[in-house]
Amino acid sequence: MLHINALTKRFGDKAAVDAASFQVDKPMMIGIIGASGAGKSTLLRMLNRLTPASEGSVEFEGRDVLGLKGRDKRNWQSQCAMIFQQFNLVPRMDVVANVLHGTLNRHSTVRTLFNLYPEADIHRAIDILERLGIAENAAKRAEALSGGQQQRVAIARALMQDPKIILADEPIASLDPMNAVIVMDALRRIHEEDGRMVIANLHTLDTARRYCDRVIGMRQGRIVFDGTPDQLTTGVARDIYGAGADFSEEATSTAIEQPQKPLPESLQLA
Ligand SMILES: Nc1ncnc2c1ncn2[C@@H]1O[C@H](COP(=O)(O)OP(=O)(O)OP(=O)(O)O)[C@@H](O)[C@H]1O
Repeated sequence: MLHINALTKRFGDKAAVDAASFQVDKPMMIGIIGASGAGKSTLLRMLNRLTPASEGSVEFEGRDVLGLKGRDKRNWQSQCAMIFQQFNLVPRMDVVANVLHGTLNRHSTVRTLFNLYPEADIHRAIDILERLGIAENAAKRAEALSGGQQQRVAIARALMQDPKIILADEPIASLDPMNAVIVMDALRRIHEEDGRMVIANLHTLDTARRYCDRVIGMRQGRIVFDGTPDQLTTGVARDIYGAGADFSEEATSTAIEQPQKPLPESLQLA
């Protein structure tokens, strides 16, 4: 379904992503790991067409993604919705309006400017917020929410686009461990229940092992590992991170742990 072949991005002489190739044959949850600067963000941004590729190809369901233009390109960008470390919400706008922004592609600028969204979309936005356990915050400004709540709003905005793929660029890097669990659980559920593919850049090994079906390791722009969490041994991790014998997994751990006690109801997913 998703075929990436020799995908390359050069900034000047430097290859930020160097001939990356992999195939995904069915929706799954994939974690991309690697040290800072390994090329993880650039890879995701090329898939979403936010950054133009220098060379290579991306095919999704038989279509040449890198050749899409105009409306077709925008449709692709809705089909592979992106979420970011810093949430990228409009801080002063309320939560529902932020979520409705996910339908921006489908409506005219005038309708959007005046917040004239179809009622059906508003109901859908509320349903999605409910599913993510944050519907009671629908009328609040985005900036009034905690980081974990804001990331769930960003996920809700992505889901409004009904994407086939969710690309998550370090989705939990700004969150405390408890909120990291809530956000990763939400992404996993979205994969399992909706059959959407999730590709997440993760800076921590334990998260990749715990949540992903497949892990891709990048080092200096190249894919140096592609396998299951079981195959991701400490030795392999050391190679990916380019670390010496003193490599400690703890250095790449968020220490996400199952909460000892059940989470408060307000924090649980619906
Ligand atoms: N717009 C740009 N112009 C020049 N160099 C860039 C640009 N974007 C990224 N790079 C370089 O490309 C390399 C890969 O960066 P990228 O952000 O993709 O890595 P990353 O693995 O996502 O790192 P991090 O985890 O720190 O975000 C880095 O050396 C970075 O400095």
